[in-house]
Amino acid sequence: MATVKINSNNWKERRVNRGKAVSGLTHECGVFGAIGNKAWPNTSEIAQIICIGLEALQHRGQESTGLVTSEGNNDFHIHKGMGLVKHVFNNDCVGKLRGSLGIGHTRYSTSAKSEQVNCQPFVVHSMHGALAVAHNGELVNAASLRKQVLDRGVGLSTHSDSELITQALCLIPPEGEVNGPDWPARIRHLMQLAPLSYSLCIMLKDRIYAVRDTYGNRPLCLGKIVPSNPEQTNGYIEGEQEPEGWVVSSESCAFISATRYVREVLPGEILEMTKNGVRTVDVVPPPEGKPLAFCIFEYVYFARPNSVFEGQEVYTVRMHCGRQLALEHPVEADIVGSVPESGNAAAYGYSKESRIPLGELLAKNTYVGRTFIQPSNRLRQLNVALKFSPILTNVRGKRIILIDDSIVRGNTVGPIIRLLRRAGAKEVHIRVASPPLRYPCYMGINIPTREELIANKLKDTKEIAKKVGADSLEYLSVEGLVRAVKKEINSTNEVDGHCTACLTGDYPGGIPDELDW
Ligand SMILES: O=P(O)(O)OC[C@H]1O[C@H](OP(=O)(O)OP(=O)(O)O)[C@H](O)[C@@H]1O
Ligand SMILES: NC(=O)CC[C@H](N)C(=O)O
Ligand code: SF4
Ligand SMILES: [Mg+2]
Repeated sequence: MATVKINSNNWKERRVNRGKAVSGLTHECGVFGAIGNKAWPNTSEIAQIICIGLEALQHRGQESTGLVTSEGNNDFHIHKGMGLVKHVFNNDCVGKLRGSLGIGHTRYSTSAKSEQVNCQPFVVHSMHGALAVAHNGELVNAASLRKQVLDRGVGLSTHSDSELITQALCLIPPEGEVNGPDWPARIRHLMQLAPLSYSLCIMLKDRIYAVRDTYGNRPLCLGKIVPSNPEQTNGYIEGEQEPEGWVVSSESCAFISATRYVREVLPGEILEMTKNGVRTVDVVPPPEGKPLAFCIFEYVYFARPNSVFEGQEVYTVRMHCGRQLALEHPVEADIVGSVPESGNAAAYGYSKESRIPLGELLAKNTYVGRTFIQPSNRLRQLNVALKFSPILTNVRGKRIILIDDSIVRGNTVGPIIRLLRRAGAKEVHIRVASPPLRYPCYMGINIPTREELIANKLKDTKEIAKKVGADSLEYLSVEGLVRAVKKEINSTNEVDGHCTACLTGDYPGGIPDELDW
């Protein structure tokens, strides 16, 4: 198992500036792009389609959001702000975002503070017109790339790695350009300069490039805008009709209403979307034959259960994780239940495999938003009590198996066990549908510091069980998780491969020298 090198202070400083949370892994970002077909100006309500997409991607980032549209010229329309999509956009401002193409973003900060100046998409004016970029991910070599870009005489206005990408795209590629800007060559150049990690929507006045890093670390998929027909029951024409346009999104759960899923953008693919359709410009392989490294935590926790990756629905994978967990760690009990909501599918799988009945143990108050930083343990526990209430019918006098998708700091599971015991539970056995989190993520996910991760502080599961007050506590193995992920994989990629670095310390592309934790 690789050990994480302690190096410069660079990363520590960057982590201080990230968004903070009291439980869980804070999410990544969401990107969404849309372009109308054929006749422009397009009547397909591009800004509205992007807004709907961004709301469906809200779980990936709640700090800020933004949308940029183009009417086919370089005067982009821009609206960005701090907060949720529904707060930042209203009918009035969406109406003003005219255009036949556009890109949008929901942000959870990983590099540079959660402030208005760092809201995405970033827009710059290059020698060849305006350029907007929406980015999900985090550049592992941001510090050295920043230096390279600054060395070329380019000024940067923020500390954001996403602005850095935008500026790096303005660099003329080493082979030069013959007839004006060669955007695919610039994108390939960026891919050489920055190996990990990104899914990008890059918008020019008349086209969008959708790009995934060569490891396929962050997700991205393609969809189409279906023709509308008010006479049809659902208002849209289904079937083989020519689409009215194309959309690209971090997750397929955002293809609702007028849009439908088509396929995944491949790792390393540069997809060009214009009014004439969609074409693959290139598929760049990972460096030195390195394996693909799609973030396995998209399956465990980040993505919505109805999103599709590698040809399979996330819900199915979570269910298989639960089944596998039951095989690896059986225990006698009266009822299986979940910590809603990411634990739901795994609890269903555990119940199916173990044949122990499934029941709801906790009612979740959906009106309690994110758990904000609380200064004391007492207040953190209060937060959990506000979020979850035990369902007495299923809890009182029962031996319970409680499934959660992950334990990060242990701030959720401990107080829940206390709630269940107070409600009369006889035994509480915790089963976690992913392996212990022990290492940091440098690819767009905010993993707490070493000291905060409970599986790092306490190496033995018995100690963790004692600490959180469980009768027993067991985790899914890394092999078990990978098996569950690969069970029904139906990928269009010839090979698949997953990043498990936060579980194993085995980083795609190795541990960059600039890192510290
Ligand atoms: O050990 P901790 O630091 O407390 O974090 C772990 C918890 O955080 C997440 O839930 P969250 O409430 O964020 O989201 P969910 O509703 O999707 O499960 C995760 O599903 C665990 O329940
Ligand atoms: N979570 C993300 O994907 C963040 C994207 C980018 N690194 C930012 O901080 O804005
Ligand atoms: S380190 Fe973990 S969270 Fe980060 S990309 Fe890899 S699997 Fe995902
Ligand atoms: Mg949870």
